[in-house]
Amino acid sequence: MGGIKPNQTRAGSETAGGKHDYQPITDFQKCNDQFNAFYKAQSLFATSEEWDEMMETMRVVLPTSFRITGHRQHALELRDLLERKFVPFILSLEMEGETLDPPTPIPWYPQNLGWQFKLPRIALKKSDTLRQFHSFLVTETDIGNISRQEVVSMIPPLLLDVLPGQRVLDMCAAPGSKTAQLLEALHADNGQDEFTKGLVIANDADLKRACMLVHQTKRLHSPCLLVTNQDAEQFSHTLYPPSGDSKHPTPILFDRILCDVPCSGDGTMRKNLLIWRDWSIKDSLGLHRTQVRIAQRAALLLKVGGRMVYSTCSLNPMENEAVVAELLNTTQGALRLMDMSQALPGLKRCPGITTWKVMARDGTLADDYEQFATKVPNRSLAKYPPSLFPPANIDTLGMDKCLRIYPHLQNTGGFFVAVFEKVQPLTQRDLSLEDSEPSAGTPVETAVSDSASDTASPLPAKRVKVETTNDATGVMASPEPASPAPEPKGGPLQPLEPTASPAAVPASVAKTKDHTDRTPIKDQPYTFLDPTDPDLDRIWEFYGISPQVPRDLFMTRSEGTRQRAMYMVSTDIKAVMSVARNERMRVVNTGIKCFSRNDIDNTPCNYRIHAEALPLLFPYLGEARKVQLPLDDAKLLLETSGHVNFTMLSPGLQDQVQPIDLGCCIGILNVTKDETKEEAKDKQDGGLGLTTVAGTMTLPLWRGKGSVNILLSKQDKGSVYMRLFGTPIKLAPKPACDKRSDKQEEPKNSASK
Ligand SMILES: C[S@@+](CC[C@H](N)C(=O)[O-])C[C@H]1O[C@@H](n2cnc3c(N)ncnc32)[C@H](O)[C@@H]1O
Repeated sequence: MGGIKPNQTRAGSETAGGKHDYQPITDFQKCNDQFNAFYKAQSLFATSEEWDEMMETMRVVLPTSFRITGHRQHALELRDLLERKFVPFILSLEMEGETLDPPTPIPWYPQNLGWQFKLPRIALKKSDTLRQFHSFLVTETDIGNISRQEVVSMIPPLLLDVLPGQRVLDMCAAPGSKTAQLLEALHADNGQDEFTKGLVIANDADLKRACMLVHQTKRLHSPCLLVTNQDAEQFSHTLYPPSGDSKHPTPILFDRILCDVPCSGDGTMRKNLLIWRDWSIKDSLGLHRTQVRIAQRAALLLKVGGRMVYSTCSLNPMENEAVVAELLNTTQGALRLMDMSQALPGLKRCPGITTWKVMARDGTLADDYEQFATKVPNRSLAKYPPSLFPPANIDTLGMDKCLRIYPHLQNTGGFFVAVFEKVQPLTQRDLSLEDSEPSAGTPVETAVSDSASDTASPLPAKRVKVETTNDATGVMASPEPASPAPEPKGGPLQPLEPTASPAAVPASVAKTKDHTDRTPIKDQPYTFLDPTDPDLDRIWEFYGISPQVPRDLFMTRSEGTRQRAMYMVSTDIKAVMSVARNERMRVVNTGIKCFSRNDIDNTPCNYRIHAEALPLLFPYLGEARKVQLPLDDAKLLLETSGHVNFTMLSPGLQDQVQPIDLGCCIGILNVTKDETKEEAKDKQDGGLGLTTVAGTMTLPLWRGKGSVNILLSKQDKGSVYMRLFGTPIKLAPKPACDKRSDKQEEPKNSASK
């Protein structure tokens, strides 16, 4: 069977036998007639030369770009490594008589943490040192310290401008590269208030993709992340904090919301070559309504004074300006587009457009709905909502404030971004919202005709409940008597669809389809531990943990205590998680894995501490379980795939570990500039001499009966090793001591995964 090899992209067609007759995509196939016809009709550029320039750029392979992730010192260390070691080195290289382009920082990305480079793959394999650079990128990417991310996809989170302590919702978050940026911004004050303030809810309707997100964001070690699996169109607008008036609870609204909606993705054609073959106008037509509903839902969930970003990796105005215009018109003044012209200096962008043509599935083009209605058969007209077209008031909506990023402007993919501020509550004048939770306010019933709102809607005329949001915070409050809605400039008011959770929708009310992937979540649900739990007592005593660490923020997913692992969340996450009313939220993952229990009896505390928890907990740990770890010992422990006998350790480390009780301890590795000996030696061995992570690194260790073991996964060991010594790890064979009874008394490294 001839399978498709990784990295080999193929275009194909369905054959009679049902198998794909794959053709390799070659450069001259990078065209699509309908794409050309549609976009040429939009007259996006003043000259045909500029159109040609864009198309030429789209046919060229995208430069590689990445972001150094993490909100801690570590990200800056990696950046320094790039700037001080790799860049000058690559600059000094020649290949076939030509100098190489080194990686360059993206000019508008803060702190030089965004990078791109055009080194050909072959170059990366040609020289030993470039191989090291490649290996550095691969290792750090594997463990999540570097995130491969398209340059343009880095823009929306930057424009969202998340501040420490805020409540943030990422409505369509997977695979999570933007969520990672949001978390980094949330922790930009370097960890202060981590126990208390702020949350990022990262949601995706697709469970598998939500799980990918968990992996992607794991390295950020944030107790403030909650990953959920819901249809964003119906995302709970009634999440409650635990305290307050239980009859009239105040739901949580968000300071920042990102709507990076599902889209046709034609801005990513330089990377996803199959889009050249598969692009069809019907994708954009089909997505428009979902995009509008997700954006409307976000508007509802946003605080007054809050900010939301709508973005797509598509250039299609039906997915961009049409959605923005519909959102502004249906929320009638509650949202305004923000001017971002001064943000991200150096980023080249074009303004949003105010005229565009809509293309029907058969290729018919029209400027407006009336013209369209004369060209398209009546029976199929219902498939095209009027909101696809520029509304009559388009010139008053400030569409020039939207950002269109075309590929040729700075050699990137294509992207669209619009930034909104919520300036007024959404009132019953401008929003018809069904609320399924009567206690969130006393709903007023009003008749809404679907035919007025959405010609394509399959829903019958329905009665929906209307809620007012009439205080300055945008919080749902008791309704005022309804005032007649003024006719918006753009045409009749387009009410929002009913969007309550299926479980709570009254049978009489028709609802939109819920797109949540309902595959059961395999893991047990999280439950909070009782702060007086004896296991917590034992852990606190053993590690000398400061009383400043709140014990009520720990959760477990296991039923008994045997395999117990303990996860820690921020108080804001706890607030959302611990309210019974919020249980319908499908929680995929949250919290930092801090402690897990081993089956080892001869220790006062059989809970080990996890590497991912150390950045958060280390400052609060007592001295009793801390040992200074010399660099040579760290090297030996990293290179050994098992336990290292006491006798093989330096006398200094032996003196520290022998007197302490059996169990987990924390190795403190202080790397100073004096380690230059190691650098010099490394250079002799053909390495770059990268022993430059001056500062402190903390590593979890296990003090066994007669040996010490480092509690890191193989992958993590590789990364630490690379950062310390600049070369891939050379694993030594298991030492003889590994066969001894220590095996039974020490946890396996794999447990740290
Ligand atoms: C453009 S991608 C998001 C990319 C992501 N923001 C990032 O930066 O990694 C769109 C995502 O929306 C999800 N999605 C599609 N329909 C959805 C819906 N109705 N509700 C929530 N998520 C949805 C898809 O599963 C997909 O992961």
